[in-house]
Order: sequence, then C-alpha cells, then structure tokens
Amino acid sequence: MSENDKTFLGLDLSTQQLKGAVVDENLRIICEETVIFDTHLPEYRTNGGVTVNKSNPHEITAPTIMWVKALDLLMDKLTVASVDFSKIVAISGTAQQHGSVYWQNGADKTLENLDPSNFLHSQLATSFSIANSPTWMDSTTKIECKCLEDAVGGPEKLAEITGSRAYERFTGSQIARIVVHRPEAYRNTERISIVSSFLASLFLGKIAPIDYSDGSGMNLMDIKTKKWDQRLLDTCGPNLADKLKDPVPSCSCLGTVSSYFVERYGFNENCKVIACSGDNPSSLIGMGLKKEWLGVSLGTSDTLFLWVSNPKTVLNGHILCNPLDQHAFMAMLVFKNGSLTREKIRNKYAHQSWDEFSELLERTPRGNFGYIGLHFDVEEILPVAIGEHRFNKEGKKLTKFSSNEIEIRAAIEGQFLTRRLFAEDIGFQIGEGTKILATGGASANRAILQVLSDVFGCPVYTQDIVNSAMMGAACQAKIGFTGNSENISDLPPPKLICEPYKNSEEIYKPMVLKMREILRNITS
Ligand SMILES: O=C(CO)[C@@H](O)[C@H](O)CF
Repeated sequence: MSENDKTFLGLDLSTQQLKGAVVDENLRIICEETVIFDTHLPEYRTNGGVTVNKSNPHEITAPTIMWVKALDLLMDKLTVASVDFSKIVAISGTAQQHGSVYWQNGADKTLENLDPSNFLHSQLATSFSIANSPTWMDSTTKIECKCLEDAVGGPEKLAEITGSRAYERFTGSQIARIVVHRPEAYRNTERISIVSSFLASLFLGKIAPIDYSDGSGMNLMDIKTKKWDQRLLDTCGPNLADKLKDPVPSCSCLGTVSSYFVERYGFNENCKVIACSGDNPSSLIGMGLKKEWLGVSLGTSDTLFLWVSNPKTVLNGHILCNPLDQHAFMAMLVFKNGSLTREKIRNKYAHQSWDEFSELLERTPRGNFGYIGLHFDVEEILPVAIGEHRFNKEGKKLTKFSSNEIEIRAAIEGQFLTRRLFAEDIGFQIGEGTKILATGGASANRAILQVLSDVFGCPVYTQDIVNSAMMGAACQAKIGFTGNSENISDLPPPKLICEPYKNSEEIYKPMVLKMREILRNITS
C-alpha cells in the first residue's frame, strides 16, 4: 500500500449521535457520515439520545443495543459512500465519558465468533446484562458517592487519588448502584466497559481494556500510578477488578480488527484497533491544544479543559490523565446544561431559528441591563442546582424577563458567567495571555462566541473542524499506528473569530461577583 493510500477511521459515539470519518495521512476528511439516534433509530424513542425515567428524572440512560445498531447503520452509510475499507490502516474512537456497558456472561465469546453475514445488533441482542446503560447525565448515585469518599477519607482524598471528588455520573458510583439494585444482573456480568472501550470492543472482536485518560473519569483509578485503587473497587462491588481488567495507555494498539469487519466490509486483516478514549481527552488531541490555550467544547455538555503538568487537587472540576503524555494531565470543568439548553432557548424565544436567535442576541447590550438567567434543565454539576432562575440588576428574583432578546442574552451570559467563575476557582488563568479555542456544535455560532469572548475577556479561535472529538479519534488512530504522538502537526491552525470589546472586563468582572452571590443563594 503506497504512502498516500493509507487512511484512518475515527468514530465519535456521543450522547446524541454516532459519527464516523475517514481521513488521509494528513488528517484531511475524505468521508464523514452520521447516525442521529433520535432520527435514524426512532424505535428506541430516545430524546437527545437518552431516556429520562419519568418516575425518576435523575435516572438518565441509553439503550446499549441502540449504539450497536447505530454502528451497523454507520458502516452501511460508509459503504454506500464507497469508502475503500481495505485502505484503512488503523481505527480509533471517542465516546461520551463515564457511561457504562455491562457484558452478559459469554459475551466475549459471542464477540469473537460473529457471523459476517448478519448485523451486529441482531447477534449482540442478548449480550448485555443491563439493557439500558447509565449515561453521564445520570444523577441517581448520591449515596454511592458518599460511600466512595468515605472509603478513602473524604472528598479531598478521593480527588487527590482519582482526580475528582465523587461525582454521580462517574462510573464507580454507577456500578455500585447496579450492585445494590440489580445484584443478579451484576452476578451475570462478565465484563464492564465504559462507552469508549465498548466501542473499541465492537471492532476488536473481544472486550477491550479501558484507557488511562477515560479511565480517570470513573473515581476508581489512581491517576498517578494508573492502577485501580482496590479500596474503591471493593466499595463498589465484588470481583470488580476481574470485570474491568487493567487499564492501558491512551492511544495504545489493542490488536487488529476482527474477522467480522474483514469479511463483511473488506477491512485489511492487519488494520490496527487503537484504544478509544473519552470525548474530552480526544477533543484535547483533536484541537491540538497547546499549553497556554483554554479549550471550550460547546456540545451537549459544555466542557472547559486545558493541559496541565503539575495539577493541584480540585474539588470542583476534574484532573484526568493526559491522553498524549503519560506524565502530564488535563484539567476539566463540565456543565451538563449546554447545547440542549441553548436549543430550548432558541425554540422558546427565537421561533426555532438560529438566525433569529443570533440577531436578538446581537441586538441586546453586553451586561443585559444587569439581568441574569440560569437554566438548569437537568440537575447541573457546577453548581449542583436544578430549574430556571432569573434575577434583575439588584439581585431580585423574577419569573420572566420583559422581552425575548433579554431572555436570550440572560441565558447565554448566565452560562458563560458560571463557566468563568468555576474556571477561576480551579486556577484557570483568565487574563492577558489567555486564548480560547472553541469547538462543538455551538462554536459555529459567531454571536455565541462573541459573548464567550466578552465574558472571559479574551480572544476566541476555532479550527476548521467543528467536531474536535472525532478528529481526535482519527489522530488517536494515526498516533497508535505510527507510535508517535508528534504525528498530528497537520491539524488546521486555529483561526481568530472574535475579540472582546474594550470595556468587557468593566462589565463582566462585577457580574462574576454577582453570579457568585446568586449561586450561593440558589445552592443554599
Ligand atoms: O461528563 C462529561 C465529562 O466529564 C461530559 O463531557 C460527557 O463526556 C459528554 F458526553
């Protein structure tokens, strides 16, 4: 195969969709296809790719087999797009973090012996001991979180060991809840994957190990030794180490693609499967994030992250193993109410039109006459709060604002003011040299990026890639294939989109202080 023939396949199994992209040696996208769960797989009746339990809205899951069927559909779409699978030399992927998949006893054998004349979903229909995978949006595990923190001496100690205090969406507390509520299913569970290693398993033809970076999002792994902490495993459930197996370095080669994909789609039998990772670590890779940059992913969740070498213990936010450098880390802040909230605001106050939304947003003055809106449609992570909250300049609670444009700006400024507040609290240096590299669906909206730039007081750049997580997955494939993490210099350089208006700091610095007061009231 000549040099310019080699291609790589990157996949992104996110909350709302499964995306796949074939890229060339220079990471240029040759073909890209998407399966949107709500639209293309309506039989699962998800909303935003998830199912909210009506009797307990804190319980938010996704049908595991839906993700399998989405891969069947995606491979068919790539086939129809005439992708030459024989030229793909490595595959990797990225996925929503923290979600968990429970493989029924015998599933590994089933994966190894798949019939290439049949769909994956028809052969794996009975391979999951828990049919509906807990997702990162779930917040049902307050009790289990307390047990994890108590097991090691409190939230600070847990954060020092695993990079985070206990979080309800993290995999450890989710496993612990299943052990208590579904003991029989847990006993029948041969292996437990997180969503990224589940995705790798489908291509590998056996259950794949968890990588260090996404494994850092489980409240189970010591981020310095890269080993499971036995006290935490024992707190969650019996024989958990056997069900997880050992974690592996991010971007490591797990083996070659299964015969199922060779015979069904014509993959080269030497095509490598590279460890998959979480969407945020992959975004850090796909953005080519440099050390003085702040990455802001405006997706289903809004996530802020940056490369750190000597992290401090943080109680609000996370420290993950760095996906590119085993001696480095990445700091991360996650906010659940991201794009789904922005879409709700657009639908309610801009007649479901982004153009009207942007026009109304640009029509209102920065600072919005002091009005602030907070929309926690699902229980927020930072702060821990739920519901809609509106305030006037004096901090007085209101039930609604006087116009659609004020509603829109209040909601968007409210989102970015909370993000800046928590970023400053964990030591993100917001100042002269700070530059923001924005990604995710909402980074295509210039009006939203201008508010981000004004609130943070720094310039905002984007790359020509809207989906940095998926590009990161393609980079993982290339890095794993070549064994060289320097090998992604071809990524498109950041492009300056907007800079803050001159008096932004005068407007927003006091509003951050006011937001601090508001959050104290709401959370008290
Ligand atoms: O919970 C998160 C990270 O901690 C989210 O960014 C999910 O990964 C989104 F899928």
